[in-house]
Amino acid sequence: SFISCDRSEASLHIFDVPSWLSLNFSCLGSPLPYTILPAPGKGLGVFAPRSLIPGDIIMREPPILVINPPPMQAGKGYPRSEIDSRVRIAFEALSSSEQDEVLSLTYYNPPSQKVVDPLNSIFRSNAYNTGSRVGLFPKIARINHSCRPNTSYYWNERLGKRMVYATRHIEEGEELSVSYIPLLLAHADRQKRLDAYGFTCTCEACSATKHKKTSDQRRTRIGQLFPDLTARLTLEVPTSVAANKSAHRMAEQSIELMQLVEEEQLADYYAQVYRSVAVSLARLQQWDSASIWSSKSYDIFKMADEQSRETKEMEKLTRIFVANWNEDVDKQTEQRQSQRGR
Ligand SMILES: C[S@@+](CC[C@H](N)C(=O)[O-])C[C@H]1O[C@@H](n2cnc3c(N)ncnc32)[C@H](O)[C@@H]1O
Repeated sequence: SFISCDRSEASLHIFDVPSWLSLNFSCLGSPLPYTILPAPGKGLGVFAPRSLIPGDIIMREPPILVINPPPMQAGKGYPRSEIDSRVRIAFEALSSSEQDEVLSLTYYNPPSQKVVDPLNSIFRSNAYNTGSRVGLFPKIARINHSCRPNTSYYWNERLGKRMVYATRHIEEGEELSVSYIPLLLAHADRQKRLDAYGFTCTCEACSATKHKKTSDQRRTRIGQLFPDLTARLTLEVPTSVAANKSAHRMAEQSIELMQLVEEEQLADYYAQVYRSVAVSLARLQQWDSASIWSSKSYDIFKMADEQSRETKEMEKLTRIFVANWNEDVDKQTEQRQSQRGR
């Protein structure tokens, strides 16, 4: 029926259709871009009931339970007992069906730690930072980990929801994945972090024995280049020979970084590395290439959140780079015309 065909969570792209055309005369396929099913060896998992393209919004979920974390203790993180009591208070305020939903979530407890209250372990295993707070999202909590994830997520403060979107093409029936850990680490270091979740990762990146060494080398190099280039990125035009040489070196390194990220298929980083390439080429006044990379970066930032600071920045930069490119083209045309006229 019309009502059961809830498209509210469906792809952004349906909104491109004029409203009078989007009347739903038939509901083909699953209305939601995800289904929760058993995932062999992982408990439950989240799957794509139909193919998805980069930018498709998969989930928009408000937190079922949220707490203000207590102040961090230097070198120790959050005081556990204080977190536990805040979680308990928030939990008691939920309806009984919401409480059941929270208690149905899985958790891992390291053997060295006694489970005093499963609620605390559930919170630790499943909660996400949510702006300045920490919250539980019961559907998103079912998404398993991959070191080469096919979705990404962020907290949308305006909507009060955590958004999950596809970062690459996803086949019908494919499992959706996110990363629980920083990805710019070699395999052994990633596994150490994942030990806290109680599983051995068998994702595509961890199980490809033949390519593991290459993958480790790439991630280590990305881990060095990425923060270094991001910190040094500037639009300042080089005015000395030395500064010009360093700007060229920076452009080369940005291109190397972008190639490594693409080879490693770390889609979460695409927008940022395209931005680095764009800005470093703009400094060299290579406006044509700078415009292309800037526009690619803008498209990806926009896909995640049209209103974000990054999207707005890339829109502005793309406009500036394209305007400079047009100016160059005009100058060249004028020069050619005046040469012909001579
Ligand atoms: C946040 S939950 C994810 C949903 C969970 N599978 C469930 O059934 O509710 C995290 C737990 O899922 C399992 N898990 C997540 N990713 C996994 C993976 N790549 N391989 C094996 N188990 C995984 C681990 O047990 C982990 O502690």
